[in-house]
Amino acid sequence: MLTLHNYHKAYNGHLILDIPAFTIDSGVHWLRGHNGSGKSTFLKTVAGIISFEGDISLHNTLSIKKHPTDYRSAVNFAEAEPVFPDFLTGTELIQLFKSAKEAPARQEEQYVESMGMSAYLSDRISTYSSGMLKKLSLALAFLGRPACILLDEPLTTLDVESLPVLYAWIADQHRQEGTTFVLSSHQAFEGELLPDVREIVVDRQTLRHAL
Ligand SMILES: Nc1ncnc2c1ncn2[C@@H]1O[C@H](COP(=O)(O)OP(=O)(O)OP(=O)(O)O)[C@@H](O)[C@H]1O
Repeated sequence: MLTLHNYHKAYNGHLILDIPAFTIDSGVHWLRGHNGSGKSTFLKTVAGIISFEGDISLHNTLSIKKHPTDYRSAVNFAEAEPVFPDFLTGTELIQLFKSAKEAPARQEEQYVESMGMSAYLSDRISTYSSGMLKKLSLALAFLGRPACILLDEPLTTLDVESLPVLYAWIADQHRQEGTTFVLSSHQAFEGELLPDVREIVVDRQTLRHAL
């Protein structure tokens, strides 16, 4: 569960989001809003990548401001347009993330295999297409034992065959580990592949739960 307190985000004095109080319960959440409404900004602040005013806490115990290291190790994030060091291979990046996130041995294998990544992971990232990079970034976000996984525009550039695979990753992770997900998209969520998805709307510089 994520709790926001007096959350305020501006760029150069230009207000983007103002959220006095908001709670995201355990579950799978679909963050929706039009282009430029602040979805990526919100996810980056929750991931601890960019600064904001106020506080966010996980399970009402880990504050992003007071316990930044513990908070960040419990919250994983996949960017909408991932950028990684070009000179590394996918395998090297996976090992790096596994080490940083203290992931169980061989945890990545199920993701690599189900998303068909094994053929290219030994190549340098500079050679990847945007879809290949997207798959890698999604797999990285599942490594370790995160309490919360944030996926910004996870469907963009994914081929149609990979969509049900990603939904299965999410459903399994939530069911088995209780991980909370926040997925952003400017499209409404459609599909029976992911049960019990709740919608959060970014609207007029704040968040609200969809009715
Ligand atoms: N680094 C930045 N500096 C200044 N303004 C920014 C920066 N990043 C985003 N913005 C502005 O913040 C607002 C929200 O942008 P953001 O990328 O969070 O929206 P979004 O809802 O994710 O949009 P999209 O659906 O198009 O990806 C926009 O007006 C954007 O121009």
